[in-house]
Amino acid sequence: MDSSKHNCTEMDTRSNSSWRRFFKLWKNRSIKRLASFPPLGKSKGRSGRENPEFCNLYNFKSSLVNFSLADLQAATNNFSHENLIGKGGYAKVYKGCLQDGQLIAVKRLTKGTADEKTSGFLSELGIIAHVDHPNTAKLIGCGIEGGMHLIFQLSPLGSLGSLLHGSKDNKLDWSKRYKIALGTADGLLYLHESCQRRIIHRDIKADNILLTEDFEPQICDFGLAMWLPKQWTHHNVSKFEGTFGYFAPEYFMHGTVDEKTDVFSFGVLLLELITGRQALDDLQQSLVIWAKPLLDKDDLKELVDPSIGDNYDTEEMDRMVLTASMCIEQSPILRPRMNQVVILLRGDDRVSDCAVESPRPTFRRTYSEELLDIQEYNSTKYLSDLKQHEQVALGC
Ligand SMILES: Nc1ncnc2c1ncn2[C@@H]1O[C@H](COP(=O)(O)OP(=O)(O)OP(=O)(O)O)[C@@H](O)[C@H]1O
Repeated sequence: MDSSKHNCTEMDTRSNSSWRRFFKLWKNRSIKRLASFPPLGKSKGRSGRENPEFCNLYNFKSSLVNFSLADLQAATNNFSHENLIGKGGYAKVYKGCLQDGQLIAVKRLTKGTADEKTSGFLSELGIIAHVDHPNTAKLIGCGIEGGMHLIFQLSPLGSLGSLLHGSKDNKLDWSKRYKIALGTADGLLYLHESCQRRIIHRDIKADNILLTEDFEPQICDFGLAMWLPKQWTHHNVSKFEGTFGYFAPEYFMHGTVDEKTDVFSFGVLLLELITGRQALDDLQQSLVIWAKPLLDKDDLKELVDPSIGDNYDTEEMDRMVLTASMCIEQSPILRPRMNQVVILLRGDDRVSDCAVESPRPTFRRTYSEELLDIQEYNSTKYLSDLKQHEQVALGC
């Protein structure tokens, strides 16, 4: 018997059954409309409501503070090492306190030449300044004296990555993990479908999810994010950027960027929340490759983070596991869109307006869907493809 055919059929059956469960939820239960998170241009009390573009521009100009270097030095104790709270590939982030007592995070761009820093700064600013949602990082202002700086509200608990994979005694309980999954899904849905432009984040990962003191997640780091014009199905990039362990296969293979590449990364994030494991461990082993066979067998005992044990809500866990396995499907067409993810994760009763009143068509096929639809995949090929690409990419 042709084993690849066998695997392919198995995978089809599994996908079909996942989708059948989804459509059952979608059709059979009532979808309540909540006054959710309106797109920026529709917010109440803002002038220029009739003209969202103008409204955006107006808000952008009126609300952002321009900080001098002296302001930032005073706030951060002259960018002292003690105030350093984060370090990414592109920036150092310092904790600070303004004269009025407000706590801030100052992101100082560090990578590249002066021109590269300027273009990175403008690109991130251009996106984040127009993003306004409870589950995205809050930009307060910027400063261009003595370097390129973006100033955010401080997220007191730091990043999900540091909480989940940092201290051993500070493990997140299940209800917090579930809350973080839901909030992040809402934030990503907003970026994809509800804000002024269609935004692909391109670097969804645990380190880029900040947490407020009540564990509300906020998506941060829009350094790689891009606006996709509505009429474009996708964008192809030639420069390989982002974080290993979170890349969708079509990004590896073709540099294709669209909503479904973010959905894949979100699926990896869900796996991190479920398993407590890193997307790539110290031995560079991929979480997706480790988890895939366990997801296929629905082996919760092996999957679930030992620090959680049995202390979880079974229905919530089932929904998280189902959603994770759909989001990391090899073929983008089998992955749900974010408005479907929100429905899957919540069950059905608290579906936000974003899911129901998307300004863009819900089931639009993306380029990556078209591309991979014509290719035959099976579970074994998927895992070996992923392994091979990661080996090439990591040079091991
Ligand atoms: N507003 C904030 N409040 C608290 N901590 C923050 C804030 N913004 C960033 N950080 C911390 O700084 C880290 C790095 O920030 P950020 O991801 O924006 O930098 P980066 O250099 O663009 O990172 P990457 O290498 O992922 O692109 C975050 O993971 C987080 O720990």
